[in-house]
Amino acid sequence: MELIRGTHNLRSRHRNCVLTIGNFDGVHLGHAEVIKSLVEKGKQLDLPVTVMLFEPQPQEHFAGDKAPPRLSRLRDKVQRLSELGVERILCVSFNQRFAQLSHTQFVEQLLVEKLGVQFLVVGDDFCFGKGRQGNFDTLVEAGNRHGFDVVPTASFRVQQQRVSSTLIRQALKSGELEQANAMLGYPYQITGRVRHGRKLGRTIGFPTANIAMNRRVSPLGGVYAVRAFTRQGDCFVGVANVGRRPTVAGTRCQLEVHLFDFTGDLYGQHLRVELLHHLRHEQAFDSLDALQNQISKDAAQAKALLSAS
Ligand SMILES: Cc1cc2nc3c(=O)[nH]c(=O)nc-3n(C[C@H](O)[C@H](O)[C@H](O)COP(=O)(O)O)c2cc1C
Ligand SMILES: Nc1ncnc2c1ncn2[C@@H]1O[C@H](COP(=O)(O)OP(=O)(O)O)[C@@H](O)[C@H]1O
Repeated sequence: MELIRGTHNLRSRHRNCVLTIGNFDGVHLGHAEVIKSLVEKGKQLDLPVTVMLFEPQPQEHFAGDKAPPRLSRLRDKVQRLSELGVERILCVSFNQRFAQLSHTQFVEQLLVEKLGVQFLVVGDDFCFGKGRQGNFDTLVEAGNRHGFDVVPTASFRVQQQRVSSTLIRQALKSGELEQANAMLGYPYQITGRVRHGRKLGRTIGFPTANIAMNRRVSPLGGVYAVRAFTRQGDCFVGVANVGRRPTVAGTRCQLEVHLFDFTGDLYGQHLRVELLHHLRHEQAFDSLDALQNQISKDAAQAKALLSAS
């Protein structure tokens, strides 16, 4: 898989491809279907399967902090898209300059001249170019003129609902984790490096590996049964909290995971934590004793759920 960062890094060898365009936030089952059909087309035409995505996502460029929380970061998207058979990812810097491109410039300069697109799949609600003036019909017309085919993505549904990043965010936010995971096609996960905390966890019998969410806003919060993987491939089950920890006057949102059957040191290690079952909302307890008592119950509930699944 080749990651091309910025349109200025496109070379003549990148011309001629089958292409899809989008944010691919979460790389959910709907996205996977699109990629699957694109991979087939790529084989048929013997052309590389290329995805164009944007960083930051256009909504983040326009709305800043008011943009919806991300389901996945670029590196997670790249990993998952390459597992699905994508051969090239063009990551377009969505900045002021790019946002000013007219829809005809987008088509002529980028799709035709730089990418030499032969086959394009996009949603029939796809809008692009300055003022969102380009749409599916504009692309079909451009395709007729320049000699490429444009095909709409099929609506992929789970339990009668059209899978979308927005629907998954809503499910995560309202604690419907199993539903979100069913639409993602894999368990929602948070990855990051284990940091030092206040060393309180060990004093109440529940050491927790802390992963800062940094500038990421979490689409969910609360207590979860989890599975965690180290870079070396070790796998543990445990119980975790995503939140600000009001009991200990925490301020920033972080993931804290207590692993069952583990003793040792995880500081500095990279953990990938899969969230499997939602147990409860985060609460402010009156004392550390009350928190400890509740975490014992959470751990028992998580163990029961994890052994049943
Ligand atoms: C399963 C679990 C549930 C938790 N639930 C809460 C909670 O409801 N409210 C809260 O303030 N902190 C909660 N915490 C976070 C604890 O406050 C945190 O782990 C503790 O402060 C230790 O912090 P330290 O890692 O900085 O030592 C929870 C932690 C775990 C592992
Ligand atoms: N079972 C466990 N689950 C999670 N972390 C553990 C466990 N056993 C030991 N650790 C280690 O202890 C640290 C957490 O202990 P804690 O007292 O909560 O300190 P901190 O506040 O620095 O997170 C983890 O980062 C990890 O290195």
